[in-house]
Amino acid sequence: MGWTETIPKPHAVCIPYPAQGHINPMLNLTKLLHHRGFHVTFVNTVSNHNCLLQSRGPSSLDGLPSFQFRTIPDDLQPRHFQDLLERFDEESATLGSPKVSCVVSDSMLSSTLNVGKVFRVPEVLFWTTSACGFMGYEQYRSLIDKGYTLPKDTSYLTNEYLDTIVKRITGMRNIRLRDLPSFMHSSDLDDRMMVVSMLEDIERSKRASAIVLNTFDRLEHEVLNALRALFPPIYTLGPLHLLTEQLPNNDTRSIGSNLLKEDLGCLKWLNSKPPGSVMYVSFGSTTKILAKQLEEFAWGFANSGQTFLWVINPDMVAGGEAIFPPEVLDMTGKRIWLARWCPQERVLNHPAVGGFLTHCGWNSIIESIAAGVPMLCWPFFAEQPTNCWYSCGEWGIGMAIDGEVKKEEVERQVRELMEGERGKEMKKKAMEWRQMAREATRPSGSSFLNLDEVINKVLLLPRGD
Ligand SMILES: O=c1ccn([C@@H]2O[C@H](COP(=O)(O)OP(=O)(O)O[C@H]3O[C@H](CO)[C@@H](O)[C@H](O)[C@H]3O)[C@@H](O)[C@H]2O)c(=O)[nH]1
Repeated sequence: MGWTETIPKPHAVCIPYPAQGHINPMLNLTKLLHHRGFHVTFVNTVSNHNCLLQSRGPSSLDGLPSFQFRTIPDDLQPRHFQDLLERFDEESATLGSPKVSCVVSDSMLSSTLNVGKVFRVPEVLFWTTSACGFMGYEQYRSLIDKGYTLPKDTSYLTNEYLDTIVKRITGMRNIRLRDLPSFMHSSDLDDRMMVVSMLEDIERSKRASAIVLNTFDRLEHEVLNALRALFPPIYTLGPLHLLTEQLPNNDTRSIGSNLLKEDLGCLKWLNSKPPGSVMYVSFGSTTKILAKQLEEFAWGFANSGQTFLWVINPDMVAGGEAIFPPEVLDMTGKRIWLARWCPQERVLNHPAVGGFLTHCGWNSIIESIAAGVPMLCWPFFAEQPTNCWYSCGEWGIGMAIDGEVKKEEVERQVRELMEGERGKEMKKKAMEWRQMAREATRPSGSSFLNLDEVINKVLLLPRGD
């Protein structure tokens, strides 16, 4: 046996926050590490593990010899994660499997940093937001210091207050309070808890060995430069799915992360539509809309005369099941396809898709950029308003639906995006960004090189025992 064969593989344990928008990019990063020679463990909560088995089949999480799935209980107590890492050390002694050598953890599970410290391994935090969203959260401390205290009740949340321009944030000239991550301007108790939790995550992030983001340098360079002055090394690796797409057609390709079963019929339906003629509509995995909003969107779509692929999952309507107005179905006939869940990246890259109505979750935006699809933006919460502000302003690829959803406005804006002059300009811009996203992920591109760098400079650092 040659000496190289006796050196154990580095072992990366990757733990996403247990929500779809966090699991997807973490799985992509995990596949990339596996391809670069790491033994990898992907950690799901028990519930999500079961959801995946249901949506993707009973053998979907069997993994590969050096790609394993493990679970921790749903309550996410850090001690479960510590127990898991201890078990890896025991297994290393008894079975000869590699000891954990580094951790990649979601920034919303930043308390894992304490566990990484116990095991004396490098730990990278993955902020699954945009860089601008990350910067928005970074501003929370200074906003509080400047007196933007959390409102006691909704009466404080006047338009005048929300339109206040927040000064002196690098890369965010003329940003309004309403465009910053939403938890700060909410009177809801859960949102207040989120503010506290974000303040903690920001502080802890300063202790990480490095931070990775699913974005690329040219898209957010100004904000990235400002963040780089405040945090440990930041590596931009996005769009991550463009990097995984380049992996050889090996066994990891079949490993997927959609918690709901994908409707593949929509792809066949798209095949029957002319290029650029379909608007794709999805509000991500956590958005809850009101029955009234669903109705206004539905009528707006119907009256616009355009064709739609709309993802409506069962629990999307707050306080009840999503019911699509039957009159609209009669009126639109073959012009609309309703899916419970779809393979979004494939949909966005389908030639028939000409526009995307999105809630501005970061994965949706970066996937839309990578596909060159302009957007109608209807941000909902968290850092979605910040993503919307950049998409519509700086990047020139989005149009925002402001205020209450009204069917007349939806109809007008859908037409403008799909057929109007503004839509054409946005499409042109979107195609330019698509090109830059592709350049960033080519072998000489910034994201491709950053992946090498974070591996070599951080993740391969020797364990300290
Ligand atoms: O039918 C669908 C709908 C969505 N997706 C995928 O699901 C993910 C959704 O992610 P995202 O667009 O980011 O939305 P959320 O699920 O709402 O994401 C949460 O996590 C994001 C990353 O931190 C944040 O930007 C958001 O604010 C937060 O709500 C994307 O990868 C989509 O491709 C599908 O595959 N099929």
